[in-house]
Amino acid sequence: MQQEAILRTEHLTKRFGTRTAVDDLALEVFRGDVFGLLGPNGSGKTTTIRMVLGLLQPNHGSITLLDQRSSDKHGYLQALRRTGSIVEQPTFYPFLSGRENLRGMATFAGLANNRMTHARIDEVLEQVGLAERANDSYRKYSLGMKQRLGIAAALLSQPELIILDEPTNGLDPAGVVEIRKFIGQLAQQGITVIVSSHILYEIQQVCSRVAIIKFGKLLVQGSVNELLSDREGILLSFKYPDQAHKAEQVLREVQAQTPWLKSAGCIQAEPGSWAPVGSTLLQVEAPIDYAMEINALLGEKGIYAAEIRRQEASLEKFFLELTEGQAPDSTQSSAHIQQLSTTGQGRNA
Ligand SMILES: Nc1ncnc2c1ncn2[C@@H]1O[C@H](COP(=O)(O)OP(=O)(O)OP(=O)(O)O)[C@@H](O)[C@H]1O
Repeated sequence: MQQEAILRTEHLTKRFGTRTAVDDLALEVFRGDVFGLLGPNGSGKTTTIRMVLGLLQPNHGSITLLDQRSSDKHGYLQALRRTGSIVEQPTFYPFLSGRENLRGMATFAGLANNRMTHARIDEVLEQVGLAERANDSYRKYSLGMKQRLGIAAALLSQPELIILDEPTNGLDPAGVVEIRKFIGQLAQQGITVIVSSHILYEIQQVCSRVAIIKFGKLLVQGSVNELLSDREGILLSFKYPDQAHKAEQVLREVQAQTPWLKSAGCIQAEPGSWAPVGSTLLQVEAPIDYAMEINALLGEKGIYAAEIRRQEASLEKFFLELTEGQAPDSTQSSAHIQQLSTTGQGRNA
């Protein structure tokens, strides 16, 4: 089934003087996505979002938001009315309550000061879990609550799409969990969410699709499952460390004739792993369905694993591999993009 694109950018480019902050960017966000716009500091996330929201003029390229093209100013404004956002922390009055601040915001957004608007304010306060603290003054709110009040303001106009730029910035771990949970709830209510972050693990669990950018360029884009599908592996532990090394040798010898076996290598168990820290594990790059075949291959040589487990693919590891150690115009990065596109992992067109 064809998915409906709620946002599409084509050749989107923004330069500040000689610096290219966003470079030929092609993003595609589908209705119902929680779309993670990910990239290290300074990679162009905020600049992209500001262009989508009409706060910055691109040098080149086009944006289609809710079926309205950026070249049609009037139509695009209509699309923006159906979009909520937080780009910078909105300015709230510290001595006014959450509810009073939202009333001010509603007036500012052009909503009538009537019973319907007041009911909507109660609704969004409920939605962001601030109903019970609605009459407390803003200065008494925690950072997480302040962030949620910002989201409540963005929800006032019942948007179909909400764009949150680095909503977890400055929050403590509990605040991050709170925002993540909340993003999940927005998605359940049928609101498409675009959320940017430079800290991948903070939001990866809620994202259905992601785009990873660096130096303004798209490195990869696609569904999280799609991107990680062939990156999961198998970990084997052994009673004696030398067995792990022998097992590695056995698998390497058959690797050339075994199409499902991509690699095998010994690693040390890290903190947080199920195996004792520092113990030697054999890491096999192969689908978990082949665990039995691996067992059989090793058994033929009299080597028996003590434990075999699936190694979850990590989006964070993938992100670091993609974003670390690249120069702005690195040929390595374009080769990688190419490879991901041709294997169908990237949605880079
Ligand atoms: N108004 C501006 N004038 C000049 N350079 C700018 C301006 N805004 C952004 N830049 C530059 O453009 C690049 C991209 O910045 P941007 O803020 O979009 O990145 P980001 O991915 O949102 O970073 P962060 O995660 O730190 O918020 C950076 O090199 C930044 O210094």
